[in-house]
Amino acid sequence: MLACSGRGGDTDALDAFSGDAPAIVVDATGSEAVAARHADWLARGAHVVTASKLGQGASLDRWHAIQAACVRGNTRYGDSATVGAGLPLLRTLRALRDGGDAVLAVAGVLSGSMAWVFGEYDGARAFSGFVRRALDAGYAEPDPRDDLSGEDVRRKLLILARTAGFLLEPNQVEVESIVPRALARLPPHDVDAALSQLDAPMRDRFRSAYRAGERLRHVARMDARNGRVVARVGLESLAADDPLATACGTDNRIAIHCERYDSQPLVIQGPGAGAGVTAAALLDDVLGIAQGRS
Ligand SMILES: NC(=O)C1=CN([C@@H]2O[C@H](COP(=O)(O)OP(=O)(O)OC[C@H]3O[C@@H](n4cnc5c(N)ncnc54)[C@H](OP(=O)(O)O)[C@@H]3O)[C@@H](O)[C@H]2O)C=CC1
Ligand SMILES: N[C@@H](CC=O)C(=O)O
Repeated sequence: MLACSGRGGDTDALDAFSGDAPAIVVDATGSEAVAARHADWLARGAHVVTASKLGQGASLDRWHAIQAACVRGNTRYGDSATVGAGLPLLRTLRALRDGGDAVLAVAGVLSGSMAWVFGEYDGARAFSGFVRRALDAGYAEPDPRDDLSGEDVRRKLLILARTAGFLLEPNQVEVESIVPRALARLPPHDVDAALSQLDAPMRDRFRSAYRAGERLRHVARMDARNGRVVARVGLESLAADDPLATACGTDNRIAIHCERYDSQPLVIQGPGAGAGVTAAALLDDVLGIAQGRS
């Protein structure tokens, strides 16, 4: 049985799930109510394949519950789509650790929508117009404030860090939001009409970066090299030739520093948002589970 979540799907069928036949639940929503059920489904014998970061990227308690439920239910959790929209990031971290390596730091652009917006934004046209285009293209979260506030990348960095062995709580990631307070307070249906609140502050930041010969990029960093873990997400003004400033489109670009690759990190780059790559990642995880791939 394959149960797909979505309003037209059949999530409630999982309440009646008997465990007699193998099931794979695919969560392609951004719904907290659906993510809250992942551990229960796993414990009851249904595999879960998810694009939602609200499972493993939420509280540490939920992370532990999902890991424990996989053991209890002898089930698997397909999470390839959650970070990098299917780029081989999580599987690389797991392979490095399985081979005895230790991850020391990760740094990079983890938001496809913010990569696209800041790659295209020219300081002349309205910033809000680029956010709307990222929404229309399917790169942004259903509520674009999740991207602009850094919350979506906080979740991705938590998933990366936890997969790398650093069991961080959400409040251990320092996040800089670029959402003005008045915009942050609005109900979701009022957000689109108020996106222009971003325009003046972003134009000012763009201009001061540009005058310094720099580029604005949305960056995530986690570093455990100095005895404690420091994790941060936010807008950075980078030299124009900085490797994190030169990727284009929706590209995510992540440098992994580990014992094997420290001064010259392992770099993974590629499209990090969009329906095509995300659907391919979900399908790959479903097939991997169905075929018993490790
Ligand atoms: N867009 C991308 O590039 C990527 C997205 N993701 C993740 O994928 C998920 C979906 O993102 P995206 O496709 O962009 O968002 P969309 O808003 O386009 O799609 C979300 C879908 O989920 C449905 N849905 C929402 N809540 C529920 C619920 N409680 N029960 C059943 N169905 C529900 C929505 O239905 P309705 O329309 O009726 O509200 C809609 O069909 C998010 O978790 C996102 O973080 C991950 C990687 C990349
Ligand atoms: N909104 C996200 C989509 C993928 O997770 C992003 O911009 O990267």
